[in-house]
Amino acid sequence: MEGTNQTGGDPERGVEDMINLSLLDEEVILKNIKARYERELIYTFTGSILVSVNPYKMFNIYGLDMVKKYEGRALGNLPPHLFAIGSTSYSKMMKDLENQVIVISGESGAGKTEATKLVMQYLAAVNKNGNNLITEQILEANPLLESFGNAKTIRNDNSSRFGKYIEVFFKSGSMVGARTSEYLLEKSRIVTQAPDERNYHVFYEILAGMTEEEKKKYGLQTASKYFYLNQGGNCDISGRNDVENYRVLTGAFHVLNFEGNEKETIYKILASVLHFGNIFFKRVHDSSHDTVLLGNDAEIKWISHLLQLSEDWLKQALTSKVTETRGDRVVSPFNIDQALDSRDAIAKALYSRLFTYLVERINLITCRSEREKSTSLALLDIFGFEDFHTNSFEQLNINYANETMQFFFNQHIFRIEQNEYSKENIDWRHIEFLDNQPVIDLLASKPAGILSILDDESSFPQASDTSFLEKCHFHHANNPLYEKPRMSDPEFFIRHYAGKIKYNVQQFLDKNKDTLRSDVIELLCESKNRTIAQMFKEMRDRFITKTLSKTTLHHSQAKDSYSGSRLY
Ligand SMILES: Nc1ncnc2c1ncn2[C@@H]1O[C@H](COP(=O)(O)OP(=O)(O)OP(=O)(O)O)[C@@H](O)[C@H]1O
Repeated sequence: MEGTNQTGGDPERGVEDMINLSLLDEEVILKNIKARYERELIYTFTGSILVSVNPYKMFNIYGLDMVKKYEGRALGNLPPHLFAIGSTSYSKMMKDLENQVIVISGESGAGKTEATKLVMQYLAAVNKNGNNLITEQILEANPLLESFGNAKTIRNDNSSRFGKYIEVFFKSGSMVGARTSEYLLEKSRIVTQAPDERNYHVFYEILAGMTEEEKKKYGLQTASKYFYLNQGGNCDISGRNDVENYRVLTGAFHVLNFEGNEKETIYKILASVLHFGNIFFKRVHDSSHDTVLLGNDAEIKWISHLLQLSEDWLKQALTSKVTETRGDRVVSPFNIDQALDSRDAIAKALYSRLFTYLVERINLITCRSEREKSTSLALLDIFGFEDFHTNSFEQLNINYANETMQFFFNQHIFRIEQNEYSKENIDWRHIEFLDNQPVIDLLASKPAGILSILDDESSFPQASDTSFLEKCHFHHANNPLYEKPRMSDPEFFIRHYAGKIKYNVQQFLDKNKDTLRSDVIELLCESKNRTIAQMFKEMRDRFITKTLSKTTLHHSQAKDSYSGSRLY
């Protein structure tokens, strides 16, 4: 593949626009991008698409001189740059009075959020006659949303854990407002973090930035004392200055007109989430069933004080469920798993509703009536594909969103362009591309796509994880894109099979060995001569003891109780 003649480019220097390469395959594209990157050229065009490589060091290429250079210039007249995309979209919006959208996509750490910020800064800079206050408020919304919606992950110290769509409105070329929509805030992070990851920045920022006096008002201590903050192992990270970012956050509150009592309510909710995380339960064994007792009162008192809720009500909500049927009120006590789930569910609901409130509240300020009769330039900054060691429902949703975007991209770029060329009898070699329609069908077609099955199962009272899995197997076992999952971890196995096995261990093994993880098979083999009850007791002791030894700080002191470090 080497040589100018075959690819249409100079392999040593690379080409600015890869549409000029006569051969366009993965190898040629990567070589071209690499050749340019080695010359510190991080941007490359492919027609109207800008490919960007994250250099992880700031080049001096985003100043006002660059804004002026690109302003009003058509795409392709100047070297590839983010501002070329900003300028083209802005000019097209002005000329045709048509709304524009810039889609920014890539894997975590690729540079999407920085690119969004840089395009916003470009738009703010070319918007000479605009209202300075509105422009400042639009830009200040960003650090506020970052505090509440970004977190340290193993791939990015400032990873956006939500997708956003920002529409910036213009009238006669001046910025008059902006509206942000948020998607898929990662809720699991509020109650659990993987090793070396953190919860949302805002928690660490308030704990580092507030005075001791202020923290006392909310019953707050240092970050390492909170179960919801310390599971990743390290609350401080070198890449972020929590004290400075707390100052930036309070500055953003000020510019966006947050009143004193409004900020106070926000801090109370954040503090309550942390107090919820430090509640632990004591397992109570009784002859007929397992129940729980609350392990500590202090956190309940703080939450009750901060959220103005009755202590009794709170205790009841954390330890039992109330169902009402035909006038009868039945109180069913929780076992330890249900109590932990209920505690975590309340914390997740509190935080995610606060986040939605903040987005709406920002929109109230940045998106006023001027929107009418305006045109918009929107930026979509959404997570790229994710594939972690342990993938959850959140990764499934994120990847589904990306498959859909990829589908749109394929439609738009390949199919439509190819059809146009064919229509005009232009000599055009068909580009082969992987059509991802079958993946989208597997996930979301109706009525049997995986997400549709999940939707249906969620409304059946008798449905369970097992019934959901069985339906997925039934509909998709023969689909080459579908693989029967292996049992992901032993505790999952215990929870889902204890009490459900009607036959002996050997029969069970024979029937299910294809779907079991090797360490579970090993354990079952050891247990072949035991009764099923003995086997489960042994597994429970073995894995839950392991879980207990992993729990942190304050929890490890509580005997026969555990607070939430679970295996899945
Ligand atoms: N154009 C750039 N120049 C220099 N450094 C950059 C650039 N873009 C990104 N970076 C660096 O890379 C880091 C990660 O970028 P960014 O947060 O934008 O990634 P992302 O794609 O939005 O990731 P995530 O999906 O996890 O939010 C930034 O904090 C910054 O240090």
